[in-house]
Amino acid sequence: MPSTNDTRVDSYQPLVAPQDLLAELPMGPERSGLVEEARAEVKGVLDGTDDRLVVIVGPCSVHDTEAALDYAHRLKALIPSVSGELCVVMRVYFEKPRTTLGWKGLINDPGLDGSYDVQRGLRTARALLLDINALGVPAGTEFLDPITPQYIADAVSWGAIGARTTESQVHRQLGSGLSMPVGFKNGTDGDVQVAVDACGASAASHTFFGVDPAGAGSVVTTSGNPDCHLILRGGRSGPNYGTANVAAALDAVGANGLPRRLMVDASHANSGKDHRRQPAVAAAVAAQVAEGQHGVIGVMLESFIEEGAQKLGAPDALTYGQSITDGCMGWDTTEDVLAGLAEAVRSRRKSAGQA
Ligand SMILES: O=C[C@H](O)[C@H](O)COP(=O)(O)O
Ligand SMILES: C=C(OP(=O)(O)O)C(=O)O
Repeated sequence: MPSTNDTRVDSYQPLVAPQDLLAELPMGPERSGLVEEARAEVKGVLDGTDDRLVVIVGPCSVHDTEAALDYAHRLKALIPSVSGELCVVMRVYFEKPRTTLGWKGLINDPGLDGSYDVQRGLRTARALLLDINALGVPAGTEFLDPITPQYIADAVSWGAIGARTTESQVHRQLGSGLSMPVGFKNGTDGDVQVAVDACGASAASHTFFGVDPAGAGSVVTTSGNPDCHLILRGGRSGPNYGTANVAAALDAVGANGLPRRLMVDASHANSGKDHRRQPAVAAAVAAQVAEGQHGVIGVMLESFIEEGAQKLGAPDALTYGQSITDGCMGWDTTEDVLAGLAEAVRSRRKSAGQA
């Protein structure tokens, strides 16, 4: 009998059960407390009970845990100077959705060399999240593979669904079951409605295929996630962070019966993927905030220790603290941008007579 099954699958390897990795690398009460608190703070900003801005800031992707932790230490030192105005969450991205082909992130290939040691990737990612949380710095990440959250989501305070997956039912279902607030990016073509639809879809209960904590294939039923929001990241049609774009997007959100709130990504198509343009984008968004725009609840920034990006070559020849995916702002610029965003919140308070 010819086999018609799995004709293009080369191998299967057993995967550690989520509950075993969680037991090996437990959160503990202090980290869990931080995550609970950070999620509540982000939700407070989303709901308008907290008038700060959520700022998701950090490298485009983590490829070197030492440099990521170094960055987290810098952020920890900076946070007290802006925490009255900004709810800062470190961008800790382990999964990269590629336009065509390329390195798919630390979980998929922690060796950066095509060895695809996914078990090590999961362990390394979780260990880093634990270290960052232990510093008192909350973490945000993009969820790309629908199984990954079982291994790391308990250590994540804010989640994203990316531009390439916002329209995917699988990812909307996933969002409906995630325990943290979740941002949906507009599509890569600039279509905002797909992300608005995603927020509405994720707010509902869903039943779908997944894995349980023991790693068994399961039918999963979720209760729905009311803490979703749109993220404007620009698109092939151009940037969408301007005043008119923001107003139109808020109207689209409102017309769908959702809370009028959105985050602006200063990177990606909003900066033409040029990290040097992120400060100007952030400044334009800050100006809208300062002028009293309460619909903007947050900003995303791609930032690392060294500015720019480098090509992924031999792992031991890489420049320390520089992105191997999208270009990032360097640390000094990041400090200035965060100070500008904090100043915008103070101005908004002043104009509302709250200062
Ligand atoms: O943020 C990262 C990238 O913009 C995204 O993963 C796509 O990258 P690529 O176009 O280099 O594949
Ligand atoms: C892939 C990303 O962004 P986008 O989905 O907007 O392209 C990202 O933020 O890493």
